[in-house]
Amino acid sequence: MSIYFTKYQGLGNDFILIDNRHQITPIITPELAVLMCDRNFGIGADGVIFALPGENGSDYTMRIYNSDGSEPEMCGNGIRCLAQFIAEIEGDAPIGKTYQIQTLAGVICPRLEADEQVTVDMGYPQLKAQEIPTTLVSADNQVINEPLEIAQTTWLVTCVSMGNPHCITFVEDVAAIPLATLGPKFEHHTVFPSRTNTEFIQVIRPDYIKMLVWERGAGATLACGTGACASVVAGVITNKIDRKCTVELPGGCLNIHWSDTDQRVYMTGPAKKVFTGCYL
Ligand SMILES: N[C@@H](CCC[C@H](N)C(=O)O)C(=O)O
Repeated sequence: MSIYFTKYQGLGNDFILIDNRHQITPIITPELAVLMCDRNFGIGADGVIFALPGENGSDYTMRIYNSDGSEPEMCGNGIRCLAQFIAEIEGDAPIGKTYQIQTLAGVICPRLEADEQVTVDMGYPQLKAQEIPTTLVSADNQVINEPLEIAQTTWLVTCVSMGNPHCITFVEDVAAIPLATLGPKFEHHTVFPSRTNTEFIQVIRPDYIKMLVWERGAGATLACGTGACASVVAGVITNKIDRKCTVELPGGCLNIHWSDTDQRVYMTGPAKKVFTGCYL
């Protein structure tokens, strides 16, 4: 079967987008997604995203496979790419157009902006989500600045769900973090029953942080939208940063705003088409 696709990237977090509007289940298996994501033997990507028909009154449904074939609940950079992809396949979508996208984390709303930017209403962050590890929990069923022993070091971790799980640690210098060694140890630690995404954060100023990410099911990536949102929430609740904050990732910057009016998190960043192709 030949599969037509379009490759998009958001700050170097790259995805294979598939027009799946004709059926309500993804047209490829997780096993095939792994092959397509392979950077040597396939197309190369951090994940595969499907634009499916909308459910429960939404415009579209988004499903995503990570590059290891696992299925996450949400993807921040991915939903910006999906919004641009939908605009392209629908044709003629004006700036300001907003889509209601059903995801496994609920309905998420991206809005098209000028210059290939997309602003996404990412919804409410959760500090007590199901996938947050109970073994780490202290007061009020939350994990805020709790000690976690990994690689002979005690890390103070804060866990935030943006629909998918994030474990955030504030460090002095992200450049000193051996991500490839530490990342898998966090991801597969027994306290995280659903595995976890892991963010290492260096505060430069209260309105500017640097972030390194190890993604569940994808490893080190150049950017993670849900991770940037979760990290700003973690920084605010630990009194380190402002509610409006720029997050610098290896692939570039995201602007995050955790609104104190409606308590929702808003993310703005780019999403760009790279090429189209046919996987044989
Ligand atoms: N890169 C994404 C997150 C993708 C899902 C993640 N790997 C998970 O398993 O939760 C983003 O931009 O949010």
